[in-house]
Amino acid sequence: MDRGPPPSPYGSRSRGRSGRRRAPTHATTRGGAPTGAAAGTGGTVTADKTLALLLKGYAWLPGLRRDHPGDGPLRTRLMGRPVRVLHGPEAVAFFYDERHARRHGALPGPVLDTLFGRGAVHTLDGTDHRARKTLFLERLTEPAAVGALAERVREEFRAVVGGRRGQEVHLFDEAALVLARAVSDWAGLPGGDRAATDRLARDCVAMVDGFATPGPRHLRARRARARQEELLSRAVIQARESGAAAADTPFGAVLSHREADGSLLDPHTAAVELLNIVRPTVAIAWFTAFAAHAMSRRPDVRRRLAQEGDRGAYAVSFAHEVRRFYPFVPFLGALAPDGLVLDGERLPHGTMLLLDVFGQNHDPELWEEPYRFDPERFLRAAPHRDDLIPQGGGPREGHRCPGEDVTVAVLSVLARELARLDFAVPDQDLRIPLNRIPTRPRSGVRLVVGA
Ligand code: HEM
Repeated sequence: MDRGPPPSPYGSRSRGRSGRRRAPTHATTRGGAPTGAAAGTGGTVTADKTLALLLKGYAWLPGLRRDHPGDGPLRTRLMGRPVRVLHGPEAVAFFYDERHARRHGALPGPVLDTLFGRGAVHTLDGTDHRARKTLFLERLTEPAAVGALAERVREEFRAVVGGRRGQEVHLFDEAALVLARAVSDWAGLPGGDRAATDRLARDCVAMVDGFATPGPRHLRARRARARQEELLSRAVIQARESGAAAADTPFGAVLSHREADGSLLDPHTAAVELLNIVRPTVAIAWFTAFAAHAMSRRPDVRRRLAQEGDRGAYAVSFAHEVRRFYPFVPFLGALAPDGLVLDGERLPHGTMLLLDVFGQNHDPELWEEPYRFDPERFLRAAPHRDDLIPQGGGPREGHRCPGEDVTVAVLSVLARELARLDFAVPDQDLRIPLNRIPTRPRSGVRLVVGA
């Protein structure tokens, strides 16, 4: 039985264990081939937990794991399906081995119609996935391209904030506009005037904000996606007809990308994948609001960021710690192929594997004092591939997020800009509710910029 959510890490500080980072000892999987070993001794929850997830949000899975401890994967049910919960770096490696986890058919329709789009790279497996993934890897991991996007973000941020001296700024909203303008320009999206780009920003925020919750937020998210897919599909058709797109931009790359069978992307799928570059870049607004939250709580961290030069390592460590500490992605899902054996158990048909992202990023077995915001931890040691998983794990060629370099570079730039800005934080509600997915500081972080 659930005993309520675990205490929020965003009100109190420093509840974790002290001491050095410990080696992970509790990974829950032993590989995909039948092992013949005794079934794992993970907790079992027989009731369907969909309602509990909707009510408890980020606190649901950590609470369930705490209340049903065991060595093996926790067994539960969601949306009528059997579920096994994976947790820990070894489990991450297991989850990202494509023999163990299928993406086709794993994501519910309401998530596809809001967050990712039908036919998105997230839903592909095998050679189809590998071919589509090159489109993203070639454009999003090249250091000069990443640096150029981060530089555009810096210029936009200075332009917006420079014009607002003496005024109050709603950081979350302004960051979304800054990011949308920068990424549209960088990606070579055709012809959007300022009003169209700002609309794109608001639509991208709506797609992320409404994917996980039934009701008006979800309807807004659906409308936002439908509108932007329509606009971008038309832009793709026009650019192909006129041959106008610059080949060296992400827009040009999407237009000329070839699938595993040699075909071009149809206009709708091209629009979906363009949005899979623009939307998550705009979503860095969530981390920007969290960064300001961290600076408001920790003036020492803000001072150090402000003092550091433009190439210093502290801002990068800060960006990693924001991604680790604050709640964004709660967990990831995939379907177990028929016959998969996990910890000695042959899984029932249609089992969903859930990778516990938020829980792992706060696991005291992996992180010294996990509830302490401490950018220094990443100065002492760079993050291990399968330990820090706010954007997925495993190798990049798998389903791991191809936008991690962009996220870290853009967030580092925005953190430095914010830290150097003369601003005050007026009285407001900065609490971060854990029962809302995705969450953010309630006020969106209002700042008064120095005159
Ligand atoms: C706001 C920060 C971001 C977060 C929290 C985030 C998180 C994630 C997560 C959790 C995944 C799924 C991994 C999986 O399915 O196993 C993912 C995949 C993906 N992300 Fe990100 N991401 C962010 C930024 C970005 C950026 C900036 C881009 C592009 C510019 C991007 C593009 C993608 C794409 C295309 C995929 C699909 C990869 C695949 O299925 O192979 N993301 N992201």
